[in-house]
Amino acid sequence: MKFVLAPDSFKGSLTAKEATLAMKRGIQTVYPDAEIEMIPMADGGEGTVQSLVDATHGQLLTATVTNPLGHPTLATYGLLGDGHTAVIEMAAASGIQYIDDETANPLVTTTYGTGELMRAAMDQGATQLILGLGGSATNDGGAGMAQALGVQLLKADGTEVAVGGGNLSELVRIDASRRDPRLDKVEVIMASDVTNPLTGNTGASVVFGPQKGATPDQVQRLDHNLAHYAEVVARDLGIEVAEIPGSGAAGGLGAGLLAFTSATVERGVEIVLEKTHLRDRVKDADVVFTGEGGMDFQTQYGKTPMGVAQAVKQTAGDLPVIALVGKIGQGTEVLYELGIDAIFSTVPGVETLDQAISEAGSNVQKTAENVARLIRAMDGCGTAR
Ligand SMILES: O=C(O)[C@H](O)CO
Repeated sequence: MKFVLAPDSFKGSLTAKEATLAMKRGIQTVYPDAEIEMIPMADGGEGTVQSLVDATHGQLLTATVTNPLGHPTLATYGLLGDGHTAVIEMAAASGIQYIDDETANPLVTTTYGTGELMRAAMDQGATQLILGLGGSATNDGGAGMAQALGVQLLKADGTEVAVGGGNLSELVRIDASRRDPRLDKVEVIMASDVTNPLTGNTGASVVFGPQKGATPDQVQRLDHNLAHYAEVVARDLGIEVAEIPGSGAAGGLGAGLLAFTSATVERGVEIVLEKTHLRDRVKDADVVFTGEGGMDFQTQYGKTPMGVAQAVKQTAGDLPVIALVGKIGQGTEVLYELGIDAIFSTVPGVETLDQAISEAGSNVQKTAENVARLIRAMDGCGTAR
């Protein structure tokens, strides 16, 4: 028997690698000699760096960068096993975890540290940068990131615009002549958590500004400033970014990456599927396990189990895909039509959230064991593949 184990993390309790190991232990009690391929997964959101590093035998690296409030912080990113792909979660440098009720102020928070992290990755020789967008404390359109990479955002008096989305109204001219030249050759791939445009009613400021502390007046100001920024980018660089889906991700960092780097947008889970070669590795498998902390109707929109199921069905036809999840939410029936054959909750009975979290590893293990027992019993009936 060959099992492929490709879960996401169980947020708050298990990393994807820990979930994979728990599944493996459960299966091995039933099939001690089974071939088991472990492919810890992610969908571009939190945990993507860890999963890709684990899956490709890469390494975690750190760099001191500027946090969204302008203070130095140590941020982690990943260099994958191929030695030339770096994975950066922008939140590691510029995330919402750096602010609290008192310091939240998207007029001044900056993505400068994300640009510094990109520079650090290029210093390590990375020629491909995968940027996970989301969970930001910022609303600066990626202006800080651009400045960290040498782009000059200039005011009427020729000096640099100060950091923060609140100051972008002063921008009159962009000079990209001193942009880090390595960016000419470096491929940038954006894995964004949302498809919002930069501005307007569904844009970065209106939809995500309030969660970063913007008052209604500040939301209007930030939206106006980002629209102005996009106009100057279009005029000086000839690139229209404002309407591109995902340009509004991470406070408009999506737009900045599209404007100042070679960035292309990809589905996060697709990037992970490619980097882990999941499609090749399931070809001769008998069953695939996936899963994550919770599953509901939203799972169909690009979450890991869905991405895994679709890749499996495209590559290996009717190869069964079984999902183990902490919590089964509303609307999961639709997933049976989309490639997931069965969903099992790993929680054995009524228990507190704390218990579910602390026992997540053994719960996943026991559920995997039970599913393996079922497979063995069905095999005995001659009904398994
Ligand atoms: O960071 C943000 O603004 C949200 O997560 C959307 O990308």
